[in-house]
Amino acid sequence: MQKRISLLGATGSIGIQTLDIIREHPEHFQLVAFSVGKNIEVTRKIIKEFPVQLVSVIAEEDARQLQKEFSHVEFVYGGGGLVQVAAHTNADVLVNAVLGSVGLNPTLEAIKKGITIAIANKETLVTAGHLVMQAAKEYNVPILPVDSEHSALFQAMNGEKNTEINKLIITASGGSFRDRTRDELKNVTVKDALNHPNWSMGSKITIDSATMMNKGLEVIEARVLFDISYDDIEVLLHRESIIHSMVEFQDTSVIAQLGTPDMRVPIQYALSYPDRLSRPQAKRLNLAEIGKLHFEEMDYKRYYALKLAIDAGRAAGTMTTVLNAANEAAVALFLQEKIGFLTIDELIERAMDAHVNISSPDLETILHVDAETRKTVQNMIK
Ligand SMILES: NC(=O)C1=CN([C@@H]2O[C@H](COP(=O)(O)OP(=O)(O)OC[C@H]3O[C@@H](n4cnc5c(N)ncnc54)[C@H](OP(=O)(O)O)[C@@H]3O)[C@@H](O)[C@H]2O)C=CC1
Ligand SMILES: CC(=O)[C@@H](O)[C@H](O)COP(=O)(O)O
Ligand SMILES: [Mn+2]
Repeated sequence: MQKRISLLGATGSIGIQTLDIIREHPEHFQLVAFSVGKNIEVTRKIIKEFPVQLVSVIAEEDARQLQKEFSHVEFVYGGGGLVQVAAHTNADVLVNAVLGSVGLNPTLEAIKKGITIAIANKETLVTAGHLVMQAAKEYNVPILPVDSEHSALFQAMNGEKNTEINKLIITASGGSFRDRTRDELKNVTVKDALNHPNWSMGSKITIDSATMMNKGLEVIEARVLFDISYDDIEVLLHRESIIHSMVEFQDTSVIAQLGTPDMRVPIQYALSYPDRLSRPQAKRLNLAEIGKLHFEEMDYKRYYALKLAIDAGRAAGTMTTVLNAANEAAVALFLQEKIGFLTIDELIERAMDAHVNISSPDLETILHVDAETRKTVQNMIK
């Protein structure tokens, strides 16, 4: 059966690779709706290639302009537009590959429509994972991981019960600065930070990878998706990004998922699940050629952002919302060259210290705390 796909963030790194998978398997997948941010040139190309019904952009004027050019497509815009695309009634699966907590509302609305969620947008699970998982349970909607580590964990678990699991082992490449000490990070540039050793990704996640906040967000994402306690989640440095993550079971068996670093593999698995489709185009893993794989214990002082994330995860409530919003704001400031690299961690810690945690927050509280935290971070640098 052909699955109909709606896609948030079609012009981004994950979005473009999702389109590759849809293009490679026209008999299995059809794009029916998508959202973009500001990249209107690429939007035009996608519309010309894929027969979509609905497109969302950020700005109303872009929607008006595109409507003049493509009368057979409906254009919407803003936060409401994202929700319309996500909850498009003709879609079977939503691929959420938008950047940031702006993905939360559309995800919840898609779940209410019974649409399966393939989630790359980890900020949504960090800011309000409890709301997403509650809604998924209520509407009996599968939440399928796209993030490479979570796809690996999902594949390694293969439906086994949580009670049979000793721990999850999430691998981390170490990011752009893995061979530098913390002292050597004071004056690093944006260009240096964007130079990830193994993956080609969007700017924000590449910076998260360099601070190790990406792994922190992923620990929280794993807790949310798999309902495993923080005590049973380990982070292991693994420079090659060949083992994407592992599960240790109670009989001490460890099951890992391996592959060359290519996001199209987990994207395709989320789309084809529970089936697997072939990918003749993909580079196959040749371990003899690689020779050695390396592993090191995590240093939480060197990678302080990971400690902050786990602290926030353990505190739960609105603390993970603060962590995520402060991180989004601080990384944007670093990318605009308004703050130094180490100031990212500093701003997040100050935002967390200033916050009075609220347990079991509802959507309105989450959105309020998210907005307030962004303002707090802006005020900190004035
Ligand atoms: N890249 C990767 O390999 C991986 C990414 N992820 C996660 O997937 C998500 C996307 O990452 P990635 O593809 O790298 O990011 P990119 O920055 O490459 O792409 C982000 C996409 O979201 C759109 N967008 C950004 N801000 C907004 C907004 N406020 N409203 C509407 N649309 C917006 C962008 O539009 P436009 O460009 O048109 O402005 C673009 O389409 C993130 O949550 C990331 O953590 C997870 C695992 C791996
Ligand atoms: C491809 C992917 O899933 C990224 O989240 C990746 O994990 C980043 O690599 P590190 O955070 O391990 O550097
Ligand atoms: Mn990842």
